[in-house]
Amino acid sequence: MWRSTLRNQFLRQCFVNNINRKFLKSSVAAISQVQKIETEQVVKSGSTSPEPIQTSPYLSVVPKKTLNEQFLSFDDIPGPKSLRMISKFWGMIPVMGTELTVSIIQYFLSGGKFFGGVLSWGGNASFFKKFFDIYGPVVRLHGAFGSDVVLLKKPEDACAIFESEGKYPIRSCLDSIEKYRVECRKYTQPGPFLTHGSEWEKVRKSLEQPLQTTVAEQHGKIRKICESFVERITILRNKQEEMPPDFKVEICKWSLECLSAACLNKDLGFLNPHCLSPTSDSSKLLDGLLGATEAIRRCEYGFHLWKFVETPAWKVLVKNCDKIDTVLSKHVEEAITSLKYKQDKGGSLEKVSFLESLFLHDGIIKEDVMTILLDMYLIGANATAHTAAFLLYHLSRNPRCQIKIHEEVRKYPENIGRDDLKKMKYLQACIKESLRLDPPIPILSRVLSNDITIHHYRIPKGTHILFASHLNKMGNEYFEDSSWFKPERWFSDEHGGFGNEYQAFASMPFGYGPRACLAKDLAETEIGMLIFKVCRQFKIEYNYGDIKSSNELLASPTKSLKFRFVKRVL
Ligand code: HEM
Repeated sequence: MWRSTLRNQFLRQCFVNNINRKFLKSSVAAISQVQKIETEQVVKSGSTSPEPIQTSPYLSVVPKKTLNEQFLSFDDIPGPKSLRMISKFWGMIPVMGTELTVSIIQYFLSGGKFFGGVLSWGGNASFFKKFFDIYGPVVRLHGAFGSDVVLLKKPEDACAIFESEGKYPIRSCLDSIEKYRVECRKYTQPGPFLTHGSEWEKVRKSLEQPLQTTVAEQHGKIRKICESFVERITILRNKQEEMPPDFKVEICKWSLECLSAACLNKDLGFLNPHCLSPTSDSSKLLDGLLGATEAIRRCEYGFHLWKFVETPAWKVLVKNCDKIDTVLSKHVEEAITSLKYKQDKGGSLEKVSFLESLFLHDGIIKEDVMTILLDMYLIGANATAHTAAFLLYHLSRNPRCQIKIHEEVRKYPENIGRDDLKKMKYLQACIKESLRLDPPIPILSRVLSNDITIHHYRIPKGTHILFASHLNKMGNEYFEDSSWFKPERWFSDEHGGFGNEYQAFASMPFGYGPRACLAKDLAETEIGMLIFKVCRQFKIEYNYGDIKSSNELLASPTKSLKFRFVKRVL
């Protein structure tokens, strides 16, 4: 009996080691791919001598270099000792993953529930603070197979990372979505958020112009959607003028409707209660999005057993991503047919929809467009909904700010455009301030493609960097009264602080550099229009204590959003 158990364990271990090697390889392959492209470009440009070091065009400051710098080794970086021991035996267990590394340490540090929590760190990135409080601003977590993680929080360190990231930065996250797309759907690349190197560049380039055009063309539709949302609020109010406990879902519907207007050029009726029959596209998209988001959280923040066996969370993820895929592929097919029709008729290709315009780019095929749309729905819709929810919350807590916003929005006509929105200084400052306090993507991640020196520590290429910029709201080093909602701080300095030379890196809700969010304009237009419409009509209150962000990768508010919307007499 025990012999057969041992044999089974041995066979399983061989199987697992094989798979683990495969996953490790993909990270290493991404770095090699990026370096190959960069070398090829140097060769193509005919340069034989080393290129002069270029400052990133995204940087407004150049990091200071100390003369006679003395380096400390990677091993000198402080971090939980227990993990060094764990990492040695790590190769023997069939699990791995960046987030898991963090989970295990949390367990060791806080004596967390071993099985109750299934080694999950609950996804709350604020607990990173514990590490910084114990080990200082640079913390090393020993990971499996040499893929160590370094946690950073200081803006000057972010600056050094972004300075060194080159043309093809690599992001490390969402293995579950990558596996779904590459293994289940057999797509050759996992989408703009997850892909690297030239594949990423091709997809990113195909998106930039069409996104700009669609925001410019569809902002009128987005304004109408925000008007419908205000009507929906009026319908949803109970006798205390409060929203139902699942108001979070209503905000999600608003965000999906805006995204569908911009990307599909369709009104899917998310805000129309009659359109949400269980068989409608809108219903399937909404269910798919909510289900997939939850499943991704479960898959990413715990044992990555789903890499080897079909866990319940993995099955839920596949089911819901399939649901989203089925709906979106219908729209993609429609766009292909419509574009073909226009091309066959020899008609003008100047007036094409967002989806059609993607197909006009060289090398973009149906599966690229599918993954683009999926990323937009999964990441974009969630991020925008989270931002809108927290801005409403911060306004509800700050009646003084509401008075100011109301004074500002009253000066504009109902049918404002994007240019008007940009002129509303106070409203714009409120959006920035809310994003500073509660960014929907609180952790930025990169895999180093070069060795780098941070705080005199030499950090080797291949290291995973997790950057927790949102923790700067917890000290007063970069922002005065940093935990307060103070939109006015954005008036005196472009970056909302003391004008410190690294201030630009103290709040980076849309990320930074070549991989920064490419839909910032769209997101800001949606949120600006929403707040404009809501604040004209209502005074917002919240009477149930503090709301925190879950601070997960796909963050969400941890409490129900029972806002009270009191009708204003204009
Ligand atoms: C307020 C709303 C949003 C916020 C705060 C936000 C934030 C972010 C952040 C922090 C990143 C990672 C940047 C980095 O690693 O440097 C990102 C990337 C991305 N976002 Fe957004 N986002 C928002 C809305 C959207 C929307 C609406 C869409 C789609 C329509 C979208 C699509 C993407 C994509 C495709 C990427 C990957 C870009 C790349 O790797 O090249 N985001 N976003």
